[in-house]
Amino acid sequence: MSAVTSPVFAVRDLWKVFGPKADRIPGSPEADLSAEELRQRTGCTVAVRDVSFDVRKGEVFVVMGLSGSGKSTLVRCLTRLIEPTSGEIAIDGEDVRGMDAGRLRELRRHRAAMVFQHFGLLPHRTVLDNVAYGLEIQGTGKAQRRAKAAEMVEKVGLAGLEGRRPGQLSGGQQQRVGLARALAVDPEVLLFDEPFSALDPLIRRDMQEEVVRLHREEGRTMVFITHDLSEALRLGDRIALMRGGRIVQCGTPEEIVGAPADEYVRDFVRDVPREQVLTVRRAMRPAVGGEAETGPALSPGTLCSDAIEAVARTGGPVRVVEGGRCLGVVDHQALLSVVAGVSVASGPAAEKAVA
Ligand SMILES: Nc1ncnc2c1ncn2[C@@H]1O[C@H](COP(=O)(O)OP(=O)(O)OP(=O)(O)O)[C@@H](O)[C@H]1O
Repeated sequence: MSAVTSPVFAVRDLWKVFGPKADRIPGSPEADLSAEELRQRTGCTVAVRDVSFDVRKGEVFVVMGLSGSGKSTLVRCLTRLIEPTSGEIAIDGEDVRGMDAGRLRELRRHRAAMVFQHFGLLPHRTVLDNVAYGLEIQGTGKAQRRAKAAEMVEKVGLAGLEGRRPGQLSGGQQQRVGLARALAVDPEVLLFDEPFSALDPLIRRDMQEEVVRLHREEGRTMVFITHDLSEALRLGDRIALMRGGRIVQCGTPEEIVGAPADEYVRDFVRDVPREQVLTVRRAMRPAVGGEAETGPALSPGTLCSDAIEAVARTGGPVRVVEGGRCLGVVDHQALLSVVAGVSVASGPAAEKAVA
C-alpha cells in the first residue's frame, strides 16, 4: 500500500439526511442542531454528516461505531444503494453520483460487491448455484460460472458441500457462501455490512481469520462495517470511528488506541489491551550513551506485547532499529507505561517517532 496511489473511493463532504426537504439541511444553520432538535423542527434525521475520507487501494478500511451512528448509511451511499443528499463520491476517479442506471449496475455487480449480514442466499439453490448467482446475473456462461464458483467454494473452505442447500448449513458456513458469491465476481472492492454479527463468537473469530487470510492472499480492497471494537482492531488497516453521523477519528488501530482524538474515542478504547495494539515505535525513548550501539534489536513494527519478552530476557533496554539505524530504545518502564495506559506517547521521543 502506497500513499501515492490514487484512492479507490474518495468521499468528500458527504451528507445523508432522511426526511422531508432533506436537501435543505446540509450546510444550513439547522445542520448544527442536535439530532433531537432537528427531528422536532424539521422531521429530518441526519444519518451521515459532512464526512470525508479515502479508501486506499489494498487496505481493509473499517467503519466502526455504535448502533445508529450512521455506518450502514455511509457504506450504502458509496454505491448509491442509498442516495446521498449532498457531497462527492468517486471510485477510481469516476464520479459515482453522476453515474446513470447502467453504470451503477456495473458498479454494484463488478466493481464493489456487498456481503450482507443476512447472507441473502437463495434457499432453493445449492451452494454452488448460490455462489454462481452473481456471475449468472452478469451473463457469464454456465460452464464458466460453475468452474469459477467451484474455485471460490474451495477458497472459502466449503469443498464437499457444493450440493447442499443453505438450510443444511450452519450460520458460519452460510456466511462463507455469501463471501464466496461476492468473491466470484472478482470485484475491485468488497463491502461488508456487519457480516459476522449474527454468528457465535468462535465462528465469528474463524470468519475474521478467513477475511484476514483472503486479504493477505489477494490484497483486495475491503470496506468493513462493524460495531465491535476488537473486530475493528483485528481487521482494520485503518478505522473510521463514527458518532452521530460524523467521523470522529480516522486512523490506524495504533493511532486510535494510542492517540485518541477526544474523550469519546478515549472512552471507546479504554479496555483495549494496549500492548497488543501499540508498537515499540510508540513506546520507545531516545537512546542515551552507548545504548544505540549494541545489543538485540527489534523492528519498529514489533508489538509491545512481543517486546516485553525481549526486554525481560535481556534485562535492559532493547534497540529499535530500522534500515540499520537505531530509532530509539524500549525498556521496562516504557513498556509498563504502555500497558498501564500512561501517556508515553505524549513524550517528546514518541512525538518525534510517530510524526
Ligand atoms: N430510511 C431511513 N429513514 C429515516 N431514518 C433512517 C433511515 N435509515 C437510517 N435512519 C437513521 O439514520 C441513523 C443512522 O442509521 P444507520 O443504520 O446508518 O446506523 P448504523 O450505525 O449502521 O446502525 P446499526 O449498527 O444499528 O446498523 C439512525 O438514526 C437511523 O435511525
